[in-house]
Amino acid sequence: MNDIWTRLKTHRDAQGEGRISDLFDADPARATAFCTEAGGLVFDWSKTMIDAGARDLLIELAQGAQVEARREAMFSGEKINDTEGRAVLHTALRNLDGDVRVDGQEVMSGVRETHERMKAFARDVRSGAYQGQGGRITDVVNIGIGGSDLGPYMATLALAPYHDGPRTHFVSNVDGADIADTLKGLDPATTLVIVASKTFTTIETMTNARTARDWMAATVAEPAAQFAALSSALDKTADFGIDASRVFGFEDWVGGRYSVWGPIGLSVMLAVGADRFDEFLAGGAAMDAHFRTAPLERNLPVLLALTGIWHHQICGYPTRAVLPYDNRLLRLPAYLQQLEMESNGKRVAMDGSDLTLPSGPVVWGEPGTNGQHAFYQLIHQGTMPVPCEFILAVRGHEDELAHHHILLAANCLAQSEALMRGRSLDEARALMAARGLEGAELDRQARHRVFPGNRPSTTLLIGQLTPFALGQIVALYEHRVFVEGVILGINSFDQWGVELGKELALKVEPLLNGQAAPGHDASTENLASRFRQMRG
Ligand SMILES: O=P(O)(O)OC[C@H]1O[C@](O)(CO)[C@@H](O)[C@@H]1O
Repeated sequence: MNDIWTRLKTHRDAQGEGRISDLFDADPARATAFCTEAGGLVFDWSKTMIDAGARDLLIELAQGAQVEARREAMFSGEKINDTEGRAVLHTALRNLDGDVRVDGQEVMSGVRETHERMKAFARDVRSGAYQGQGGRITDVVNIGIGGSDLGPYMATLALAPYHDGPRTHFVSNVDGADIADTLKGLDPATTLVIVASKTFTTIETMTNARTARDWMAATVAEPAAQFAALSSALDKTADFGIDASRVFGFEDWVGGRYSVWGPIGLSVMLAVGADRFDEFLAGGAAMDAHFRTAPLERNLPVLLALTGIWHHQICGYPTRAVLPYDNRLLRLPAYLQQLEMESNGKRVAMDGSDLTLPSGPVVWGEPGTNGQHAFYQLIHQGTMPVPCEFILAVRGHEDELAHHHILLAANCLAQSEALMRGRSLDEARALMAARGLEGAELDRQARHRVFPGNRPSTTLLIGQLTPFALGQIVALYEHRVFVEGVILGINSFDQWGVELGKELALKVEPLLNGQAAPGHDASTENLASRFRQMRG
């Protein structure tokens, strides 16, 4: 472990039993000094144990890890995903006027052409110029999984106030329940099916796509005419029978979990229109520009990454909760689970050596205030601190319900205050005394009402959840993941850890069908045999 990590850990140890509130007492300017604004986003990181010394060490850590040089390597198309031999250029999808090269070849004319084709198709679907065999398209079903589902699903829900196109539905799970429940009630003659798969081999997506095609073929003469495909495997989309005019391709330098900005975002574009989709791209591009130019100490993705590193690798907290106080960000935690855990859940460094530090934390969450009535008990009084990342828009979209929004915001701010402040035993005893309790019973009841406090949180304030702001937020988290990966020295852009289970599923399938399938362990064979018996 190099010296800077040791110095950070020593600094943390020296903080001992110190409390976040002590940092505010010691530094009257802390609330503003540890609150950073960029592009209309306000990131408050004051309610953490990062003091001025820790901040300086963390910045030194980022500098020492060459974050700035690696950032330029990514933006300029170097093959930084070196276990797959690929550049990492999802940023090019939202930089349509840019000049980006891979292997010396310019790539933006292809990106622009596909973007224009997507816009023309979206315009035709939304205007009715493109029709299903029963008339105007009323419903769009996006079939995809992982990055080919989570991004567009999350974004479509987030942008519900702007949704003026056909209804959108998302099918991801190979569990037949997913597609059965989705197709039930839809009219095949007015439904457009989008098969979203970068590889066009993912077994869940291809199984669901064939089921959707059979469903449509039962009543529609030419089902393939109501299919579109989003993929980088154009030979396979042609084999599936989808006409090239409705195939929107992208290059292998767009990773699945980073792909909502291009063709994988088609369902979002159909829902909200091309202009709104372009605003989403503009928000992402604005965050790119900020990330690329702002000094590290005022750089939002860098600061978000450094608080993450502080809490997980230095303080040792195993999870972090993402808590959007915005019901339309319902799927953001799920989206971030893939973005962060598939990117940074690794165990070896770039050079193949074992990591000497823990890699990424477990990421989880739910919108507030719902979570308050479910798992916040553990966050406040459980034995393991959970760093909380609150997200709050200062304005909702429902002007007539402004009082709801103020209540929502009050809850968000109150939670971070309660987490930091806590409630002491003396305060709890006073509460119990006021209720007439005495002696041992007063003590016992009071102890249950103590909140240890000193629990860290950050808060991201946004103006309103517009397409532009959503683009900023998604790009902010993408770059946060990148910075954390650089600091840990890992490749954030491959995902080899998903392969083994996929391979074994293909070998377990014959076992469940009662065929001979050697090479499985005794427990798996026993479970398969019980499965067969129970099915009868
Ligand atoms: O778009 P595809 O190729 O169907 O892949 C879907 C998802 O599967 C994964 O490869 C993991 O299995 C993800 O990285 C990806 O987002």
